[in-house]
Amino acid sequence: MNCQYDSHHHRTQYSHVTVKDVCWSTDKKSVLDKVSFTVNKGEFIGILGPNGVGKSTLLRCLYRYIKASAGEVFLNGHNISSYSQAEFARHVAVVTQHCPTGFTMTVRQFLRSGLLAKKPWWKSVNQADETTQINAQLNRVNLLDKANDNFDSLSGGEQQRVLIARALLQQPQLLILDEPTNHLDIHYQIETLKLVKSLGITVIASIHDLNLASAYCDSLLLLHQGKVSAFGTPNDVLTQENIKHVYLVDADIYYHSNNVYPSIRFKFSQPSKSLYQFAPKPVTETENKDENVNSSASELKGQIYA
Ligand SMILES: Nc1ncnc2c1ncn2[C@@H]1O[C@H](COP(=O)(O)OP(=O)(O)OP(=O)(O)O)[C@@H](O)[C@H]1O
Repeated sequence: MNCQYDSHHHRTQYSHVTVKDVCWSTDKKSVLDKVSFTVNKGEFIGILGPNGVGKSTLLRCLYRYIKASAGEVFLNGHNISSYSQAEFARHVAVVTQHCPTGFTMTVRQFLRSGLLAKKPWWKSVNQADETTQINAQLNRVNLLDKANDNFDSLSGGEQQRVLIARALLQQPQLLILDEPTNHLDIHYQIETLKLVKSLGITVIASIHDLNLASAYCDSLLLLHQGKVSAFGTPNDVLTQENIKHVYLVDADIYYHSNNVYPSIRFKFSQPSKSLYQFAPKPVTETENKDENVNSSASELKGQIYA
């Protein structure tokens, strides 16, 4: 990847998306605090960080679901608030974590509704064209054989792949994915990220799995307490120190065969001995003789040992 970082996490060349000092807060707390980064055209960037750090909130600011309380987001050099809704929808497609439920549509009907939503009203529908486009996208996510199944009858992972296919029908320049690998087994996690990487469009995705993010993303943004903790290549970001600082977990970094990206081996700590001191002690005969202890002890006994 050919890109340059300056000291403020900005890159100057070919910037497709520029996020500048974005803040977002609720009445009670600040969630995002001056988040800045840029994404080059065609780049796949992973947003990392612990639960609740603000990944979804950041993505929502980028796809205009919410408005940043301060700061700006630029797409192709223009502030995203200057785009009309139709223009913005032509550029940006989104797949969020929450699958719509209660559908009585087949997969094909669902995808067709996505195409219709994008089509200007004055254009007529060419059915053959439409079918070709839908089939191509379903094939891409390996779900052509489910085209006539009810969307609701699919597994969570299959539904997720249909949502990706629907987003791709929009032919977006920028695809935003909120935890695209959620619900997927390891095979489809890999397939999905390979697919996303092969699209050749700009992708911004929140990802929990650090190894997958390392293997497939060009750049990573690591959030910590609402701020950018690290931004750069997987090599720059996925260091022992950063992982310990943000996730409070010890890890070894190593390189599999000839891979250029780092792999992470976590050290799974075990509960320390001091935690065992809270385990209930078995009730002794003498304790059982005491009336007061007796009732609570047998309650406890019933709960714990039943
Ligand atoms: N509309 C809202 N009102 C109040 N608090 C909110 C709202 N949206 C987000 N938050 C809070 O902002 C914080 C960040 O939430 P967000 O969903 O962005 O985190 P995340 O990094 O995506 O988490 P996860 O990894 O668990 O999906 C959380 O503490 C959340 O409760």
